[in-house]
Amino acid sequence: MLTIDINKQLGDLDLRVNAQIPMQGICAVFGRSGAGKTSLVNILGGLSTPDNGHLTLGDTHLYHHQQRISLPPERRRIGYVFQEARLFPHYSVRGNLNYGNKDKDQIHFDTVVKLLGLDELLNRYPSTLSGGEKQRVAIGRALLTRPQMLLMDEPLAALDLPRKRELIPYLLQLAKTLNLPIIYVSHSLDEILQLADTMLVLDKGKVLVNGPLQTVWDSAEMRPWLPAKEQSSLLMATVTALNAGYRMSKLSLTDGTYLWINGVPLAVDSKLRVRIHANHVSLCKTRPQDSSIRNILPTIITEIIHSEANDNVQVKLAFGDDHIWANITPWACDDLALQVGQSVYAQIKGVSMTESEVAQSF
Ligand SMILES: Nc1ncnc2c1ncn2[C@@H]1O[C@H](COP(=O)(O)OP(=O)(O)OP(=O)(O)O)[C@@H](O)[C@H]1O
Repeated sequence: MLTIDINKQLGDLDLRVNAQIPMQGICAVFGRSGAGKTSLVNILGGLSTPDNGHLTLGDTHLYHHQQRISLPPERRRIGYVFQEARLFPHYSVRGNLNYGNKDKDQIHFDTVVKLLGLDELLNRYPSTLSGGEKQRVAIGRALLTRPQMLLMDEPLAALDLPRKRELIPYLLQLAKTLNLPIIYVSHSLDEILQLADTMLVLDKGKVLVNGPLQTVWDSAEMRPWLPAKEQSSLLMATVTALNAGYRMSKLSLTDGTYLWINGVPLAVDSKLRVRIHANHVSLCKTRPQDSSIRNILPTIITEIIHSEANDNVQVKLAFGDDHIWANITPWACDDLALQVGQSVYAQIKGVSMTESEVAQSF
């Protein structure tokens, strides 16, 4: 566990973070510009010192104000990957990978090179590499120092969409294969949905919410951050059947209910995260007959929230261990006389769950 309990005054910003982060998987640090994300990772990496508190990784104090401990960056065994790759232009990829790497373990070198697909690039120079390739070299360089944790500050932000897509599988593979905890700063909710296991939301230097991705995503604290078109629920599912003829996949949820989604993203038994947009869920008091919609779930209303402008109503629906949100109009809400505790059928447009909204989960 990484225990963070620090504060630091940064101009007008009082950065005051108290949180525990598991030492496995990817923890996304999310927040508006100026929330203190980079300042926090700089403190974790030892590039900046807090005013007070302590920072403990496993049994080791990286920083302890009272005990006057403040390990320099090189003694923290923490890798750092920035938004730009920061490679040495006059060194080849091999030279960049080996820079500052005293440990000449060829097996480890080969493992990292293979993991990041760098074999073909070893003799090339940074000026000949794409943004994504440069970033893979920067990640490789960080890994070769054998860090016990990796900090990544918006590593995809400078890349175009195809390069981002190219890099994401490497990042997933990294966390999984090397069992390396990663703290991943990002503005992008899409990136976070694809990558993160846990999420810490910073707001004006304070932790707004911190925990497993699904819990944070569904939390009341998170709702104001999601614009209406982003309002969605996150469900964990397992592919249990494929319909090759219609190119549909059957996803079973934790309680045994299931959804059919378009496309066959992965093999049977694969674990997936499914995002269901609230705008793609409609409600019916009786089970719809002869509907074109494949996914109709019996649910119970657990919350009804009218938007401030009263132009939209968010309805929280429970089924089994999960829940989803529906966005409906105030007119529909009144017409159906919806109330908390009432049973309703949620119709989910299968076509709304495109492949980009289905991220592989570990
Ligand atoms: N050394 C410093 N002295 C004074 N103010 C600072 C210092 N470092 C950071 N700040 C201020 O602290 C705030 C948080 O900055 P930080 O870069 O950590 O935010 P961020 O969440 O990473 O933002 P972004 O997403 O834009 O990168 C900003 O208002 C910044 O101006």
